[in-house]
Amino acid sequence: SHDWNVLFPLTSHASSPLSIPGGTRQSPINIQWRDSVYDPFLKPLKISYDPSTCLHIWNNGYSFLVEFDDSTDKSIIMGGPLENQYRLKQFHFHWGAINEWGSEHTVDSKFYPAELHLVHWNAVVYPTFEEAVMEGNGLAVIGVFLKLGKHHEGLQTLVDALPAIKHKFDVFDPSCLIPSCPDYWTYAGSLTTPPLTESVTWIIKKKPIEVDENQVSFAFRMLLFTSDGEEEKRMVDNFRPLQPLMDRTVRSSFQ
Ligand SMILES: NS(=O)(=O)c1ccc(C(=O)NCc2cc(F)ccc2F)cc1
Ligand SMILES: [Zn+2]
Repeated sequence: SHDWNVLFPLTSHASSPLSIPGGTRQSPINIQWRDSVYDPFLKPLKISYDPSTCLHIWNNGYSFLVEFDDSTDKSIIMGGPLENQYRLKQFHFHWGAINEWGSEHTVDSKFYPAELHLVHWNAVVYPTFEEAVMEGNGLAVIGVFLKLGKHHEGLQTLVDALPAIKHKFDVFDPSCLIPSCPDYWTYAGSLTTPPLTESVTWIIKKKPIEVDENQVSFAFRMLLFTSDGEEEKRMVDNFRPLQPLMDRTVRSSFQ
């Protein structure tokens, strides 16, 4: 596993520096609902994923992620605050050791137990993901909060695959993890793990999805930061501390 704590000893949570020198658009942030500005020109987000582009699920040492075949425009998002269409590359989660915290973004300083990130890149303008990661309009990440409630069927498919972790999927449609309510906040931000590049248009859904206690606690908290043979370290609290808003406005697609 990547031991960023060696490189960034200051971090208390996910292995990434508390702040990045010269950073003006770092993520995550607290979304103060009453300070967000309704933008009537924001379009609805259009999401079209092809479940057959799903490749595999794996533990990359800071989360578990489900990767997609991003060699074509089969799974894309467009509209919303975006100028181009963006290709789905992977999704992953951030969570806490207990249900009191775990999300990266907060709403009115409230943490959710977990947060889903669906990572997309601007393949219209940039030839590779690696190049898009370095550009201000290179990435678009949809953030979805998870709150405790009823069982989530779609998530269970993932949870069932976790023990095997090096798991080949045949099909998985991640739109089942995105709430149908179209409302979202959007702001210019960054990756929340190294290299923390300021290349992300964040689209944070207003409505959380509901998952049950077991799905969050069992599933996410049985994963390990460590690899085979190393002294076990449970993979928990893999979220970065909140970053200063600085000279940014969070826009909302709803009134
Ligand atoms: N939590 S988040 O949604 O903000 C986030 C999304 C993607 C990545 C990522 O792809 N990292 C690996 C990576 C980074 C690069 F800069 C270049 C390649 C690469 F694979 C990191 C954080
Ligand atoms: Zn993330």
